[in-house]
Amino acid sequence: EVLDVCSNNLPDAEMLRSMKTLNMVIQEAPDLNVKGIQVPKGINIHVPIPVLHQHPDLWGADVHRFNPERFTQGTTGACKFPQAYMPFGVGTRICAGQHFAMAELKVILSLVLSRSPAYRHSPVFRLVIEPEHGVYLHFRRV
Ligand code: HEM
Repeated sequence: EVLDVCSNNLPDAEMLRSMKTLNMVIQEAPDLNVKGIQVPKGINIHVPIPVLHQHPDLWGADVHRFNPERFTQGTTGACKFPQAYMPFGVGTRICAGQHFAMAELKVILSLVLSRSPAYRHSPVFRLVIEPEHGVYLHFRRV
């Protein structure tokens, strides 16, 4: 079908529409072999990001210690395989708001830290990520 429709030309919109078999081939899922690992069709593959972010083989034995210093040389210095650090995902669908989110976090932390000196920033992974020592809330009558 491809040879019939396109011969050697770049397909245009009309050619793409007319290639029904090619559509069917793309939609059908075959078994795969990825570097010796057999992946049967129908299997969903999940990348367990929290596991990657807490693995001693990648981050060292102190992986569970809250140690911002590990990032002194950036992710490359902190993690054996920097690509394993993906809080915002990876590739073409990487978080569109990552820089905005970092700016927001820095603004919020700056305000909390400058106005609430008792607050100790220490996020811990429990059911969700929580502040280990709690958060002090100041109430003011308005
Ligand atoms: C700390 C805060 C945030 C974290 C940890 C985060 C994380 C993520 C992750 C893991 C993905 C999926 C990436 C992938 O599929 O590989 C994603 C997608 C996305 N995020 Fe965020 N995000 C954050 C904040 C934000 C903010 C503030 C915005 C918008 C202002 C935003 C907009 C988006 C959008 C539009 C996508 C979809 C991108 C696409 O599919 O092309 N995110 N984010």
